[in-house]
Amino acid sequence: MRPSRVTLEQAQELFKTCMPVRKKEEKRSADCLGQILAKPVYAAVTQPPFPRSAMDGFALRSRDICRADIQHPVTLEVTGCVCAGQETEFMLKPHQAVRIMTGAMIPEGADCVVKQEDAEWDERAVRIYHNAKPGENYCPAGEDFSAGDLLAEAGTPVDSYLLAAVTAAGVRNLTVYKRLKAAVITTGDELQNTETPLQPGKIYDANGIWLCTRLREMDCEVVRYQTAGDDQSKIADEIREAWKEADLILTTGGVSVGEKDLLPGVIENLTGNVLFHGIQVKPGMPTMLSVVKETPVLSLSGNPFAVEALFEVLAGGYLTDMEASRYLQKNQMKALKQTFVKTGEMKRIVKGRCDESGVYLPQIQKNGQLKNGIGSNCLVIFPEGERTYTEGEAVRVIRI
Ligand SMILES: Nc1nc2c(c(=O)[nH]1)N[C@H]1C(S)=C(S)[C@@H](COP(=O)(O)OP(=O)(O)OC[C@H]3O[C@@H](n4cnc5c(N)ncnc54)[C@H](O)[C@@H]3O)O[C@H]1N2
Ligand code: MOO
Repeated sequence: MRPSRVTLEQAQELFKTCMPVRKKEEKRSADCLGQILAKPVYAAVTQPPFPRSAMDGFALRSRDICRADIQHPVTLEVTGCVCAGQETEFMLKPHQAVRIMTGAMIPEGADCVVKQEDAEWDERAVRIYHNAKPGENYCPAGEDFSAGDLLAEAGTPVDSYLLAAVTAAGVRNLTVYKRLKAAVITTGDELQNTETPLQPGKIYDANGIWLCTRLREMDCEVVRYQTAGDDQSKIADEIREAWKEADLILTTGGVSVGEKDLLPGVIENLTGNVLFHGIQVKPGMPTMLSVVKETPVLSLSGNPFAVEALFEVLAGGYLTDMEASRYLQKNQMKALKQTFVKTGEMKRIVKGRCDESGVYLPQIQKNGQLKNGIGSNCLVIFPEGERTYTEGEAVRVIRI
């Protein structure tokens, strides 16, 4: 028997419960770009590993030049030169200085570096025209972090900044969540790909490209993308193929009550377990979730905005649970920038554009429209009931 329509919140919970536990993998850090840390990362080495100079100049003892100024320069003996990458065993004695380059190891005994613009020198001696404080241009070992320090918590996305820090910290491998593998099957005899001129009665497949690219933006791997027409056995074959490698199968279209709404029958023939078929929300009311051979199949209704909105609130919500701050669907309250007439009794999701000052919603929003999605950056969820929301009124916004 067909289960009754669930609420949006129930659908979100059911979606999470049927998703497989995220697997972890350990691999070379440079190959983890875009993935989410599954374990915290600790520094293997101290950074910088040695006290180093921040300037090209002279390493010396600050007390030797405490009286130096432009009229009374202090002359020190130059005992050698250290460049970046060299190890130094110099031990600085009073009234000695070492020529030093930026990034080079500061010798024992020196507590500051005077930049060369404040000095005159030859191979043997240096004249210093300014005094310097202890620690000036001196970067102590561990100024950034020490071996054993926590660099990043589990849940942090791996980006170029994290990779720079962990590489400097001598961390070769990271443990990250494996990318979720998803398969996309669009259905409908009206669908055509863009390789050929549009035939009568046909439209181009917008849902397929949207799902594939949004999944990739969410760091999932799209292992398969096919259009199956309105052919029951082809749709079933596609689902069977997708089982082999996908953690999640997404279908679009064919979930309503028409002659060609084939998905419920296909799922039944595959002896799938239907968790819900129908959500008390617009758009996406006929959305169906089933589990076929342990693989969740989220069957989104065909209207492009139904696909977008329900994918965001169901799959996006699931990714939120992985602590991936990047995907956090920050539920915020924002002020409407203009009046919005909310029609229909059911809970309603609309797309909008928000900034610090509030949220703007195009008044005309049909579920089949695509153009008004360009530049949108949020969804607004209106509660049940028909009414006019006035300018300045706070509404629930989900950043996408
Ligand atoms: N008698 C009834 N008719 C309908 C009901 C109902 O309750 N009783 N529900 C309506 C609602 S609400 C929706 S939503 C749609 C959903 O139907 P399906 O999920 O079966 O979707 P389709 O009919 O296959 O497609 C709907 C619409 O979207 C276009 N479409 C489909 N796939 C794509 C694609 N890949 N790219 C771009 N556009 C696509 C399709 O051509 C249709 O125009 O049913 C209502 N009907
Ligand atoms: O639920 Mo349908 O997606 O309203 O248009």
